[in-house]
Amino acid sequence: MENATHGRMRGVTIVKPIVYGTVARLLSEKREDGHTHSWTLFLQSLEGEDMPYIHQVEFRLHDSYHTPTRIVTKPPYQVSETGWGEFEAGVKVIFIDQNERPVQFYHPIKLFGEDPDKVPVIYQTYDEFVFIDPS
Ligand SMILES: O=C(Nc1ccc(C(=O)N2CC(c3nccs3)C2)s1)[C@@H]1CCCN1
Repeated sequence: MENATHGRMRGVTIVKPIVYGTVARLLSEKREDGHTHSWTLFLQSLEGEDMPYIHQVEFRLHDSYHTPTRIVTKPPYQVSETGWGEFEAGVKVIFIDQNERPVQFYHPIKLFGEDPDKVPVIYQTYDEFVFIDPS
């Protein structure tokens, strides 16, 4: 039943903790194309629970990658590639609820850690989706 506020829950704020980032590993063999690492750019909920409120996640890689915009429509929301260097990747999260504007942010593809003994190189950011007066 639609409530009196045109479908929105006035005064309600829903907070969904998330984590996004990269995991990178050195490739075991030298490659003709000069690629030195494999990496995965991911977005997940903090506790690993489902995120049924997401329609799709667009990962925007450096233009030198084939098909630099990777659209993922079901979990796990991640993209895995190989490469030789670090760059900023874009992430655009589009929600099921079309009243919610997409969320866009950037995250470095980080291959090189401070401590060479720490493998894989994990570089992640804790954040949250905040839905105010959700539908
Ligand atoms: O490294 C950097 N930018 C990078 C962009 C893309 C990179 C990469 O790794 N790859 C492109 C992909 C391809 N392979 C074959 C054809 S395209 C493998 S690296 C900057 C430069 C200074 C500091 N960081």
